[in-house]
Order: sequence, then structure tokens, then C-alpha cells
Amino acid sequence: MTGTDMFGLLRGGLVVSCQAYEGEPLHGPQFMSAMARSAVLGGAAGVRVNGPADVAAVRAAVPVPVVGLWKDGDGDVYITPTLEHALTVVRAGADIVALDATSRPRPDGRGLAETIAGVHRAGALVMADVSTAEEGVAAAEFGADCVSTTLSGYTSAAPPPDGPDLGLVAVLAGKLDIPLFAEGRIGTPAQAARAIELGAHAVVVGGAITRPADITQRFARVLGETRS
Ligand SMILES: CC(=O)N[C@H](C=O)[C@@H](O)[C@H](O)[C@H](O)COP(=O)(O)O
Repeated sequence: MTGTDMFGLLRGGLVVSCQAYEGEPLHGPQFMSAMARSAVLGGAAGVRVNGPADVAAVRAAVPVPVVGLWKDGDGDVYITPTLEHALTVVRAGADIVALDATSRPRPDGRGLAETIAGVHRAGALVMADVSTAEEGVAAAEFGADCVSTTLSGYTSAAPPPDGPDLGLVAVLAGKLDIPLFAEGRIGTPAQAARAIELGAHAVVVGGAITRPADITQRFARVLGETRS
């Protein structure tokens, strides 16, 4: 499938990020493929999945585009930090590889353009996860197929803000001529719709849909305040 076809399938739609970390009750390919199937039943146009095992299981379980990534290492750059990680994610079956496209140095010493070219040679598309408008524009110049606002709020020591960075969505939508994905802390359908109005090609939602412990905590905290 060409990039145009792939992004056509995602236009105006919802990509559900299905991720659970090691140690969490839902960690593991069987749970994440069930989560992805549930998302597709609910109308997801695509899914975003972490790690080769989950990517392979989800690829086999759903017919929609799979955005794959591999969070690894304890450095600043942890979303698909090297070209080798990216190629492993492609081999696992991802259509699009999401990778850190911030201006920070990558641990394998490769530049972003070289990394993107390597993913293209392996037959997949690249989603550039950025934190600023400048990084998004640079990623497009370096050959990324699409940009996502994934890392806004996560590159400094300060805790991330509560809501999504819709300001960045608006600015990048005005600067890019490749698809822009709004991602990060989108917590309500209204915020997702607003991101599309502001020019996003599609919206990625994770925790608000796929993290039941966090969702439960939001309710339990409020009730806890009223319990004696
Ligand atoms: C910053 C980072 O590492 N983001 C990760 C990227 O894959 C995921 O942990 C997020 O769940 C995903 O971006 C969706 O965002 P949210 O869960 O806020 O809807």
C-alpha cells in the first residue's frame, strides 16, 4: 500500500494507542491484541503499538494500519531510539514506524535523515514524534512521511501539562504539507474533534481509552475525596 493510500485510510480518524508496560496487568501481546481488536470494533481507523512482540500480535489481529514503535533504554531518546530498533519494528509488521524526531542526539549517532531513509528502504513509512514546531518542520525536510505531536510536554524535567498541546497542532498544521497527527493527553472526544478542526489529519489517543487503571483512578480519587 502506498503512503497516500495509508494516510487516506487514517484521514479524519482515530488511532488508538494500545500500550502497557512490563509489570502492568495488561502487559503482553495477548492483551494488547485484544485491546487493539476492541479499539477497531469501536471504530478506530488505526492503532499504535509498542514493542516487536505486541506489534507482531496486533498486526495479525487487526486489518487497520499499525503504527509501531519500540520504547527502549533509559536515555532521553527512548521512542525507537536507533535504526536497528526501527528495522525490528518493520520486520514485526508495522506499516508506519513512530520514532523520536526531536533535535536531541540519537544513541546510535545516526542523523534523522539517515534513520528515515533506512526505514524507507525497509518498506515502511515514518511518523516523526516531535515536541516543537521547529522539530516538525525539520522532520518533514528530512523525509518523514507524517508528524505527530507525541513528545510535546515530555522533553523537559517539568511535569507535562494536563491537557493536549492544541496550540502546537494549530501551528504545525499551518506549516506542514505532510499529514499531522495530534497526540498526547487527548482526554475527551471534544478535544479530538477540536484537533481535527485545527488541521490535524488524524488523532492518536492512548491513556483515555486503553489504560483502565488510570481511568479508574480518575473516578476513585474523586469518590475518595467524599469518603469519610
Ligand atoms: C510521551 C510518550 O512516551 N508517549 C507514548 C508514545 O507512544 C505513549 O506512552 C502515549 O500513550 C501515546 O503517545 C498516546 O498519548 P496519550 O496516552 O497521552 O493519549
